[in-house]
Amino acid sequence: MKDMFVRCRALWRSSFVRNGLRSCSLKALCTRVVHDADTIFALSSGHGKCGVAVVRVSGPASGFALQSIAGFRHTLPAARTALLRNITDPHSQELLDRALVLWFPGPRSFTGEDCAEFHIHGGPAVISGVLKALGSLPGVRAATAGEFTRRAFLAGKLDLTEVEGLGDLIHAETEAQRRQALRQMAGDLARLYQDWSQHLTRCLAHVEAFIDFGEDELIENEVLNQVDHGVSQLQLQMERHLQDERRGERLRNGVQVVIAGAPNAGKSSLLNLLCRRPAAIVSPVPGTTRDVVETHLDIGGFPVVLSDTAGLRDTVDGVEREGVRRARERVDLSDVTLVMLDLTQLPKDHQSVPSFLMDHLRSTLLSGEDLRDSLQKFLLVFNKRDLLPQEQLDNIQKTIIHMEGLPPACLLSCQSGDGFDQFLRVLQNRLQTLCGDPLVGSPSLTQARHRSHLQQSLRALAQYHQYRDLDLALSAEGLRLALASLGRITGKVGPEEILDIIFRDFCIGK
Ligand SMILES: Nc1nc2c(ncn2[C@@H]2O[C@H](COP(=O)(O)OP(=O)(O)OP(=O)(O)O)[C@@H](O)[C@H]2O)c(=O)[nH]1
Ligand SMILES: [K+]
Ligand SMILES: [Mg+2]
Repeated sequence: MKDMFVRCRALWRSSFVRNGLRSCSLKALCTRVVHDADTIFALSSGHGKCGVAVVRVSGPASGFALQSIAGFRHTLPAARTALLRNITDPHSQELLDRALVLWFPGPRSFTGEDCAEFHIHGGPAVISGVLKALGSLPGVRAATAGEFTRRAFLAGKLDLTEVEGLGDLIHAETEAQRRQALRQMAGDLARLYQDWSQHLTRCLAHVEAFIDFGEDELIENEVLNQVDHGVSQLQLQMERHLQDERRGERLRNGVQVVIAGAPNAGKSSLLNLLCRRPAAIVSPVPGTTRDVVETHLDIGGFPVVLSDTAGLRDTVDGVEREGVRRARERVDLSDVTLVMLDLTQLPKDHQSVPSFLMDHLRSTLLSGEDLRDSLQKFLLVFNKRDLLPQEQLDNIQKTIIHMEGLPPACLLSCQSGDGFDQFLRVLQNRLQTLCGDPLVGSPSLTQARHRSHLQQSLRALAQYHQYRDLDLALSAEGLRLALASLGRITGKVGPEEILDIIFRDFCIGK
């Protein structure tokens, strides 16, 4: 507080304030600064040297900030029109840059407040000079991470799903992620959840009316039957939305692809080929890879978290055994397992290949009863085709194609690259199936947070049916709980902590 006063006085004393805010007494200036919400500023473009950097200001003193450093005396520029101005230090009047400035009077701005933007030259000295000048103004301070977006949310400009969409867009690394984030930011998911909330609100209103007036027979039983039907319909829609096999979440977080198989099959070689760099050590010694080696990749526009793992075998070496345990754990958690096999290790007699393969899968990878489930996420990769004559390869291929219940298979050579393009196509198709097309159909569920609120909402709707004929008041409470859970997704209902978690993920300046 004292600090603020000292800064106010210093500014007031400086020639600028005396000229620019002639009508403003020191007391009035202090009062304005203390009582209004803070005005915040930040570098909104990326860090490091660049052609143009954007500095954003939001809050009641934004106009004052423009006047103070962009040389407007008693006026402000026309709204949303770029102007080329000299940017000066408000105390020393030293020229800092010549830059474009924009004025966005609230409420028609990103945050709903008065905002200003400075499009300055992107050199570090220019940026720090402008930021320092803004920070020296009374009531103006540096923004914390996500503070601009938090203000936009509080002003009702975005709901929480749109905020999350915006966050995802900033972090999107692949095309499919960008498409999904843009769709969510545009409010597709928000509209879906809002429709459901409105629908539920109507149901609740009808039940409450029935509780209040039903006994006087002013409202017919038919009203309750309609509510029953409406609630059941909504349950169906929510269940369908939840049964998306985590498509949206997968696309947001990356598809977990794990390379597993016997030692020396060429797992690390495949990882290096996929990420086009020697990320994992390759050597003729079986048991080279011990720990999980993880890389993030963009394969055909889809985000992939690719893991190379230790060769699966029984061993007395404690470290290797831990590696094998970790490998199995990864396989269990994976969305796709690339089962790597060495073609030279297959039996010479191709008739016995099928039984060999099934035995191999069972002994190394399939830990339990759910054989079918595990097989579904497998993709067999037969490596080292460069070491076999074509005739033998043809025979193996024929045998595999005709084997029932076997996962899709590819033959390739990590050494020569033969068959790699075909393998990539198969993998891409699998990724496409797992992620879906974010632009087709109803918007996907993208966050575990949404899933858990929707599940709570569904449980509450079950309470409606459970008490429908026993106690209508409890039934109505079920609808109220369901509505509250939906409200938590969009941010209509919600404790401060949820907001903190969501906005924390934003960068400063957004
Ligand atoms: N001829 C040939 N050799 C290959 C091919 N792919 C890998 N290799 C060789 O096979 C050996 C083992 O390769 P790695 O990539 O280390 O195998 P890995 O499955 O990761 O082995 P571990 O980590 O020990 O389980 C190395 O000597 C590779 O050079 C291939 O397509 N053809
Ligand atoms: K090896
Ligand atoms: Mg390896």
